[in-house]
Amino acid sequence: MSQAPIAIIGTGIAGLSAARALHDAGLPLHLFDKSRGSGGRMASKRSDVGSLDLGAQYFTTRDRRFSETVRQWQAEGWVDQWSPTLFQSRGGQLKSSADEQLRWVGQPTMSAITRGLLGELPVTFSCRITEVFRGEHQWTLVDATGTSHGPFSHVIVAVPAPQAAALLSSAPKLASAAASVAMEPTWSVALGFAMPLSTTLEGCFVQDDALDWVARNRSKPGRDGQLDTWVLHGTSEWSRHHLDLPKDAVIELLHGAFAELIDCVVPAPEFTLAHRWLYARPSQAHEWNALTDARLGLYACGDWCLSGRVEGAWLSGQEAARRLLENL
Ligand SMILES: Cc1cc2nc3c(=O)[nH]c(=O)nc-3n(C[C@H](O)[C@H](O)[C@H](O)COP(=O)(O)OP(=O)(O)OC[C@H]3O[C@@H](n4cnc5c(N)ncnc54)[C@H](O)[C@@H]3O)c2cc1C
Ligand SMILES: NC(=O)C1=CC=CN([C@@H]2O[C@H](COP(=O)(O)OP(=O)(O)OC[C@H]3O[C@@H](n4cnc5c(N)ncnc54)[C@H](O)[C@@H]3O)[C@@H](O)[C@H]2O)C1
Repeated sequence: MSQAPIAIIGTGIAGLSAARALHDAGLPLHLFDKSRGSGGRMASKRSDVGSLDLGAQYFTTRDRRFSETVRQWQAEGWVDQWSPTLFQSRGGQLKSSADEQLRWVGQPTMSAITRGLLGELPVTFSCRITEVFRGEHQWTLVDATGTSHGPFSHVIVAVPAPQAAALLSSAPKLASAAASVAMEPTWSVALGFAMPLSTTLEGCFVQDDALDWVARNRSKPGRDGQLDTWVLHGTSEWSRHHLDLPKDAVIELLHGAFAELIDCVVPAPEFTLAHRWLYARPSQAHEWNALTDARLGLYACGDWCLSGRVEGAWLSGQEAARRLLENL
C-alpha cells in the first residue's frame, strides 16, 4: 500500500518551508489554503494599478540557515535586495534615517517567493479547513463545504494562532498554547498618484499616532505600474481602535496622516485600496519554534511560534518538518 501523504494547512511561508523540507526528504504531501493563491501575509495583491505589497514589506535575515536559503532564492531570481531611502518620523519630526541593514523583497512581487517554493507541489486552494480529526491510525480534514479530505499520515497546521487553535483540538495542549497567543491587527492602505510625489522618501518608520510604516511601492525592484503607489500601515493600536471602520473612512484618515507626515504636497489619489489584516502579528514573540504532538502526528508552525516575522515563520516551518522527520 502506498504511504498516505502529510496534510499541510496553510501556504504561507511557514507551511511552504515545511512542505519543501518534507518533499526534499522524499515524503508525499498535500497542501490546503483558504485563499486563491499562496503567500498568506506575504502575498502581493493584484490591483488595477499593478501588484501591491499590502502585507510583509521586506524581510531581514539574522539566522545563518535563513541567510543561506535567501541567497539560494536570489540565485533562483525570486528575491532581490531593496535599499530604500529611509526616514523616520517621531512626534511629527521627519528626518533621514539611513542604516546598513540588508533588506530583501520578493521580485517582481512578494508572492514570487511562495510561488517558487510551491512549484508543482500538490495543493488545493479556496479550501478552508474547519475540522481536523484522527481515526484509529490516520487523519481526515473537513472543509467549510463539509467535504472530507484524506486519509493523511500526519498534519501540519501552518495558520495564524487564533485560527490554528480550532484545528488543533485533537491535542488540547497544542490547542491551548495556540489559543494563548494574541494577535494584533493592521490596517493597510494603498494610494496611487498620477504625478509622482516630490520627495526622496521611499520608506519611513513612523512613531506617531496612526501610522507605523510608509513605503513607496515602486522603489522596490521589479515593480512597475503607471501610478506612484504608496503603502501605509496603521499601528496595531490605531488599527485595533478602528477595526470596524468602513474602508473609505480608514483611507481618508491614513491619507490625512500621510499628508501631515510627508514633506511635500499630497494631492487626492487616483487610486485607493484598504485591506484589514485581523491577525497581522503576535503581540509578543515566543521561543517555541514549533508545536508538536509526536504520538498523534500533529504539528503546528507559523510566525507566532517565534519572532512574528518572515524569518521566524520560515524557521518555524523548518522546525516542524525536522521534528516530523525525527519521529517517523
Ligand atoms: C501588514 C503586515 C506587515 C508585515 N510586515 C513585515 C515585514 O516588513 N517584515 C517581516 O519580516 N514580516 C512582516 N510581516 C509579518 C509576516 O508577513 C508574517 O510573519 C509571515 O508572513 C507569516 O507567515 P505564516 O506562514 O506563519 O502565516 P500566513 O502568512 O498567515 O499563512 C497562513 C496561511 O494559512 C491560510 N489559512 C488560514 N486559515 C486556514 C484554514 N482554516 N484553512 C486553510 N487555510 C487557512 C491563510 O490563507 C494563509 O495563506 C507583516 C505582516 C503584516 C500583516
Ligand atoms: N504591520 C504589521 O502587521 C507587521 C507585522 C510584522 C512585522 N512588521 C514589521 O516588519 C519589519 C520587520 O522587522 P525586522 O526584520 O526586524 O526589520 P528591521 O528593518 O530591522 O526593523 C525593525 C524595527 O527597527 C526599527 N528600525 C530599523 N531600521 C530603522 C531605521 N533606519 N530608522 C529607524 N528605525 C529603524 C523600526 O522600528 C523597525 O520596525 C518591522 O518594521 C516590523 O514593524 C509589521
